[in-house]
Amino acid sequence: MSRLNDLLEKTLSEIREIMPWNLVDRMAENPELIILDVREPKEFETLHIEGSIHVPRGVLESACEWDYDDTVPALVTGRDKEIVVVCRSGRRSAFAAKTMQELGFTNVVSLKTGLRGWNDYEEPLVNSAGETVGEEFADDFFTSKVRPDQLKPKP
Ligand SMILES: O=S(=O)([O-])[S-]
Repeated sequence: MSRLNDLLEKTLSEIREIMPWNLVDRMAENPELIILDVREPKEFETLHIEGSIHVPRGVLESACEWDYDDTVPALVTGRDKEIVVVCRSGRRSAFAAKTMQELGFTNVVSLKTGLRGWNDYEEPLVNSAGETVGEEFADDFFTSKVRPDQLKPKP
């Protein structure tokens, strides 16, 4: 049986990742670049990279095909476009990039360290009103809030 970390390790061996500073370069070099944010709606509303497309991980597969309520034309027609998938820390985006590869996307990568690393690298994030979000606010937002009952019980 695979656990999350096993699955993640296997997935990471099958996809490509880029670092936040590489994404800065790619944004400057490729105006066609698609940044795809696969976090949950509340997370995206709170902060995201300006200009990124939002498709929650849960509807990613149907967003990539015609004829669904979740269809995102830019994705369906973007199978050969450069796509950088982002999430909070780089796990969900890795799984999403792997799925997209299997769906025929030829140039998809995952942002290693996620938006958390992007913020640590002092790159800008905006909220759903388009206002810049403070670095400290973002830092706090990205901090894990695991409750005691979610921690692995001690033997
Ligand atoms: O978005 S995540 O990498 O924290 S699961």
